[in-house]
Amino acid sequence: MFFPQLQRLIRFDRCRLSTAASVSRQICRPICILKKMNPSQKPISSLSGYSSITVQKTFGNESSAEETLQSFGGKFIDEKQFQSNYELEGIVNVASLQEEHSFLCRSRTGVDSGLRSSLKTINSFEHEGIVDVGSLQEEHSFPSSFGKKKKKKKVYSNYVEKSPYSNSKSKNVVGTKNSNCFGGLPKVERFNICLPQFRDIESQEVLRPGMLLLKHYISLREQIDIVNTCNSLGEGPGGFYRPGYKDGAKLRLHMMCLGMNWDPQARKYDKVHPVDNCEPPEIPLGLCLLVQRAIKDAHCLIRKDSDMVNPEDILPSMSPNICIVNFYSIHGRLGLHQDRDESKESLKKGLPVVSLSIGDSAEFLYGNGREVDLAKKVLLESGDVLLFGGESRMVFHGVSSIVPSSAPEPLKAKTGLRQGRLNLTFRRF
Ligand SMILES: O=C(O)CCC(=O)C(=O)O
Ligand SMILES: [Fe+2]
Repeated sequence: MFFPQLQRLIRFDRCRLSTAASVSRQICRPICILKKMNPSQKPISSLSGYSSITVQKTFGNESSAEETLQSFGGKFIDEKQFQSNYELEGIVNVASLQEEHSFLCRSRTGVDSGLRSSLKTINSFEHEGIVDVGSLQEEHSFPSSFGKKKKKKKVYSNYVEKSPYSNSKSKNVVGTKNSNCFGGLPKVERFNICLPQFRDIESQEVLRPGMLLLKHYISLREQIDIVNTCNSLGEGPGGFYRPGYKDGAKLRLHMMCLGMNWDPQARKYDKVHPVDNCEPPEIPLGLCLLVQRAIKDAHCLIRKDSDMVNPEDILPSMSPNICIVNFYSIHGRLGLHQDRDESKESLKKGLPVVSLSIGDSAEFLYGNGREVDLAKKVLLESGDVLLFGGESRMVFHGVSSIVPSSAPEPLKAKTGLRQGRLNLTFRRF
């Protein structure tokens, strides 16, 4: 799906999508059916699990007419076009979503019934302009309680308390306020049949104004998709290479750029890759959506954390057009630096850098200057998302070390990811 040879197919489908949507709109309300994906296909997060969208005309003879639109989450439609042409004004096959997701949706809030919550979820995605099937499928987005503050620390744990995925910290006790239908019965600690792992979102943290850490934000399935996608792209034109500095020293990582190429020697962005002269691959749409979803969730966190009315003032929204993908072996590292080669406008606005960590954990340093001793340290684990924008946009940061053998076993088992850490930083030029 992200292979260059598929781009043509995807672009072709893009036309069909526009046509189908506009024709359908003239006649009737289209119903979009998200078709389940064949397991051999490897999607990217936002549309993960679905290989195509079908637009059906809903009544009369037209119901036989059907357009199947490939939608692999590659850059086949831009988001605006998707929203404005398509808008999902019909209902996304609620029955099948209900079947597959009602448990997940219900579980998330603990109160919604399946159909209502499926619809609610769809509506809210519609409202947000993001059709994030990955989230529907993947029990991923934070619930409305996300970001509520713990009293003492700036740490956010309500998700853990309310969510059925909160394996280790479940406070769901019979006879408490949490379960009023069993009032009066003796208190029984719930037993969790699953070990605490990826959904244990217990410490969403504001590290400093404009710098936030969303712990364990990316689901395992999404991490797998991202590794597979980066691996496929990394083998092709514009893929991974080991860059060097002007003095001939090599960076202690492998790098690949998406959208635009960043040249560490010249410290500037360019259209082509310095080694193979190829244009870098596009950023897959699914990744852009994931980034935007993370920014929205970071906004929730900011809102809960401070009395500021507008979280945009702390962390502006951003639609990425650059992604730098780094792979660190267990000996990899990156010195303290600022990300300052994006456009003046982007830097002036404080448009954030959004960083995804996958694989082995990293000790990440950040501070106001290059002095390692004065820098603060935070552990970035597989699935974590770090954002820095606004007044923290020019924060110094770097990776002091990689923690060997700390990657989730299932991630390694499913992808064959080498020992080391994959990091993707999204930016707007
Ligand atoms: O690997 C990381 O977490 C940081 C990467 C980074 O700072 C960069 O690519 O500019
Ligand atoms: Fe950086």
